[in-house]
Amino acid sequence: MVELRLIGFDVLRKVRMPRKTGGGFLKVPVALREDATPFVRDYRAIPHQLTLGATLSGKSMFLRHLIAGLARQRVALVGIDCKRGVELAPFAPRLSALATDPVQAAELLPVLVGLMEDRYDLIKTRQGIAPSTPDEEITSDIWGLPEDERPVPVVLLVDEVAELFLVATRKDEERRDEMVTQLIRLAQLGRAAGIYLEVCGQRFGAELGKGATMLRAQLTGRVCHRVNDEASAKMALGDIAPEAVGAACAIAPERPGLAVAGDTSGGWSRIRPPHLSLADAAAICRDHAHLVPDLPALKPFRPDMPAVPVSAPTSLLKPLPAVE
Ligand SMILES: Nc1ncnc2c1ncn2[C@@H]1O[C@H](COP(=O)(O)OP(=O)(O)OP(=O)(O)O)[C@@H](O)[C@H]1O
Repeated sequence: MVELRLIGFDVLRKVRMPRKTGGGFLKVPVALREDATPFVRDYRAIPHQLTLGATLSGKSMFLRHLIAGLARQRVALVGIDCKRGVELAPFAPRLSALATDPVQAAELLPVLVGLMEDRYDLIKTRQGIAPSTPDEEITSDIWGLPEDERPVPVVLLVDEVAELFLVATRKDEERRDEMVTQLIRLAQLGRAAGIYLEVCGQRFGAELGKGATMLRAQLTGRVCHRVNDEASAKMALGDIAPEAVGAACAIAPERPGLAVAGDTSGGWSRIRPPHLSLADAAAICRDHAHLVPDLPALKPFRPDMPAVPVSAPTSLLKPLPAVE
């Protein structure tokens, strides 16, 4: 096996990093395969993805690469991180919205569904307009809209998805059921509206509750880091690339970041992202804060900006002039 750790950003840098809407738009080179070719997360080819792994397996590092890659593009980034935002808050300057607990998530998700429905209305309106040129095709998604009418794509990042499913009371249960229904709708219909899901967690099986397996079936891109048992690897890969389950179970704890990526073609590969520090990823988000698109519906959910760290503390005391 090629030592994935030794191959770094140089290979990934060679992959085109688009800033606006060119050919590589919505593609993020995020890791390297064993044969040293880049593994590229391509949202238009595989709209929704599920990334699973035990604690300390490398999920955050993987997500960090995705965010750093998307931050440079004309995309709205929306986060749900019910671990009080500890994973996603460092990227706040580049986030259009952030929910840090299930109550906020329950407010944010219907807004995203509303955004999706508005985009469907826009597509329908355009279908009713006579084509301006003979070769203009009827569109069924945002990509066929004229560029000046096309809404900005939205990537919804959900960290530790199980937190959304946990319930203690009957009221929690109702809220959970609504959120799961909204996530399933976004996964079923989001692609045409340019809304993509990136879901991460430790496990994602039927034991999470109603709707979990239905939602998982819609997340057709799969990345499985080291897991604690075969059942977890099967949750990630069993339904799409069963032969990859054994490879995922063989990932050793001393190789954090190593993962098995599969998709509905049945193909799979071992991948590993290069190391990217949280500080560097957060700096990329700060540097690209001006790319946060104007989406009025999401304004109430815009996160507070973390204070920019200063390199050295400044003394407020003025030194007295030295007197001989
Ligand atoms: N590709 C990688 N190369 C080198 N080190 C890595 C890689 N991925 C992860 N690590 C290291 O492994 C440790 C755990 O990684 P990470 O925080 O991404 O795991 P995690 O699955 O998100 O854990 P948790 O669920 O507990 O948050 C970190 O110290 C990180 O620096």
